[in-house]
This record gives sequence, structure tokens and C-alpha cells, in this order.
Amino acid sequence: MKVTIVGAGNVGATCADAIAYRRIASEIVLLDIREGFAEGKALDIMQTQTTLGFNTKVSGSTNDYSKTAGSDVVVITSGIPRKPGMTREELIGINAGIVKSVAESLLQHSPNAIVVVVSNPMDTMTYLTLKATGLPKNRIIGMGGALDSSRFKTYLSQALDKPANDIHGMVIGGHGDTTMIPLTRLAAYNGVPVSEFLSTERLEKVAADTMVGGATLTALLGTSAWYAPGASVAYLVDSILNDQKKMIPCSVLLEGEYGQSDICIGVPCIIGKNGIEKIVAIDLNDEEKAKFAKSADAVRAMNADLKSVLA
Ligand SMILES: NC(=O)C1=CN([C@@H]2O[C@H](COP(=O)(O)OP(=O)(O)OC[C@H]3O[C@@H](n4cnc5c(N)ncnc54)[C@H](O)[C@@H]3O)[C@@H](O)[C@H]2O)C=CC1
Ligand SMILES: O=C([O-])CC(=O)C(=O)O
Repeated sequence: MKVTIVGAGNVGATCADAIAYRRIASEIVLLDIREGFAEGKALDIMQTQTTLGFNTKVSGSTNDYSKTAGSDVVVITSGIPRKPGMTREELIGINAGIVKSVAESLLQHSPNAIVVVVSNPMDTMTYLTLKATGLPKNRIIGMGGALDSSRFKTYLSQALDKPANDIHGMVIGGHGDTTMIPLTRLAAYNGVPVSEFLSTERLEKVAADTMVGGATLTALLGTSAWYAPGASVAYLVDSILNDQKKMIPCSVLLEGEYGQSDICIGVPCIIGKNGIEKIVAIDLNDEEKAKFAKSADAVRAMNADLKSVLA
């Protein structure tokens, strides 16, 4: 199976590294506009083959899309990351044009690919990709919920002082500092609701830390994060290529689900060889429903800014 990753920067290269190391694909192409950059990252990853023990072929390309031909999955990480103090939404002006042209170029060479959108503001870029390409909704997947949920579980594991892999939890809604909805009511430690172990105040702190998880890292690093984002993309690509049918919160076009239409936003999805195979309707309580409606309003407002790019 062949995976192309556009953008060989922090997130794209980390994603390629994780996919190669975990033997998720047989071939990976990294593509970037920066002369020689993707080739360099690919060569560096290839030189870990014998020490890490994988045989995935990784190659780089400077903007030559013919090398990406016949990809099963394409991942879009091209564009600028935020700097400390910025929101993801502020990136729309530069990233919208990049994401649209990259999506179109990718599909010319891989017309049957499933597209994973990572560039921010991710929900808006997912909607843009859907509108610009006209692909069916199952083939356009926005990656944000997998990452936000992994941060949520990390913060829960720290609060509980229990192993992260014994914890289940999901974050739905927009992939933004104020639009994420960590579902604390449904989070569990080995099947037991986390509210049995943590006070309401502690759970509220976990939720608040999760929502600003990306901003916290951006302040610490001077640019946004890459290890957890790259690993989250690999996790999603694994579920697609190996038809794992994992339930992963992803940004997907809603057509009435969760009371919303004509918007891409994070909801739990079954991810398999056809991309989004099912949107899972979970029974939200009134408070969660209200938060989801508010999150959707904010995400929808951003889509309005795409008018000039989509014209
Ligand atoms: N959805 C999510 O959960 C996450 C999204 N992101 C987003 O991913 C994007 C990438 O972040 P980083 O990798 O940290 O940035 P980066 O700056 O390290 O890498 C971006 C790469 O894109 C390349 N690029 C720019 N325009 C291009 C084009 N037209 N064609 C091909 N390549 C092009 C650049 O040369 C650069 O190498 C940002 O928009 C960031 O906000 C980052 C982390 C998580
Ligand atoms: O915070 C950012 O800008 C990058 C991102 O989406 C994340 O790490 O969640």
C-alpha cells in the first residue's frame, strides 16, 4: 500500500517515520516545495531501516506529483503552523490556498485515494478539500480528534496516576482551543467512569488542559507540536490501510447527524478501507448537545471565510 504525505516539515516527516517504523504501508512518498527537503527527510528515515527493522520504501519529491501516483492514502500537512499567542484560525489566509492546490494536484495522480487533512484550521481545511474536490464524504477525513483524544487520555492518566492505555475517552467538536469537547462523562478507567475517582473540579481541569493542549505545546516549543500529531495520523492511516474499523473521532461532513448539516466537524467515526465507513451517533446529554451546537456555530463561521478561495 502506498501513502503520500505532502509537507515534509515537523508533522509530515514524523508521520512518515511512524508509518514506516510501524510497517503500516509498503511505500511512502514525502513531497514538499522546499528544494531537496523531502528527499533529505526520506533518506534520513531510510537510514533507520536496519537499526529499527523495517523495509518500507520511503522516497522524497520536490513538488513532482508524478511520484505520488497511485497512492491509496494521501495526507495533507502542508502549510504554516501557528506561533505562540496565535490561534489555529489565524492560519486560514495562507493555508487555504496551499491546501486547495495540493489536494487538486494529489487527486490528478491518485484519483482513488482517501484524503487525510491535517493542516490548520483543520475543520475548515477539511470542508475546503471536500468542496474543492467534490469527492464523496467518506474519502475526506480531517485529523484532529485522534490527537485531542490522545491528549485527553494522557491528562486523565496523569490525574488518575494510572496507565494511559487503561483509559478510554474521546474529544469531539471543532479542533480549536475553544471548540473542543472532551467527553468527561463517558471517559473510563478500565470500564469504570473516571468520575468515580476524580472530583468534578479535577475533571474540569483535565478538560480545560486538553482544550488548550496544542496552545500549551506551541508556547513551550515556539511552533506547534509534531510527535503526537504525527503518531495520530499514523494511527488513523493504519485503521484505513488495515481495515481495522477503529472508532476514531474525525472531522467529517455532517448531513443531519448531531443536528448539523453542511459542516465538517469532529464526531466519532468507524474508520476502515473505505475511509469514513460510519458516523457513530452517541447519546449526548443536554449540556453536551449545547456545547456541540456552539462549537458547530464557530466552525461554520470560519467556513464563510472560504468564499474567495472556493469562488
Ligand atoms: N490537525 C492537527 O491535529 C494538527 C495540525 N497541524 C498543522 O499542520 C500543518 C503543518 O505543521 P508543521 O509540520 O509543524 O509545519 P512545518 O512548517 O514544519 O511544515 C510544513 C511544511 O509544508 C511545506 N509546504 C508549504 N507549502 C507547500 C506546498 N504548497 N506544497 C508542498 N509543501 C508545502 C513547507 O515547506 C514545510 O516543510 C500546520 O498547518 C499545523 O497547524 C499541526 C499539528 C496538529
Ligand atoms: O496547536 C496547533 O496549532 C497544532 C495542532 O493543531 C495541535 O497540536 O493540536
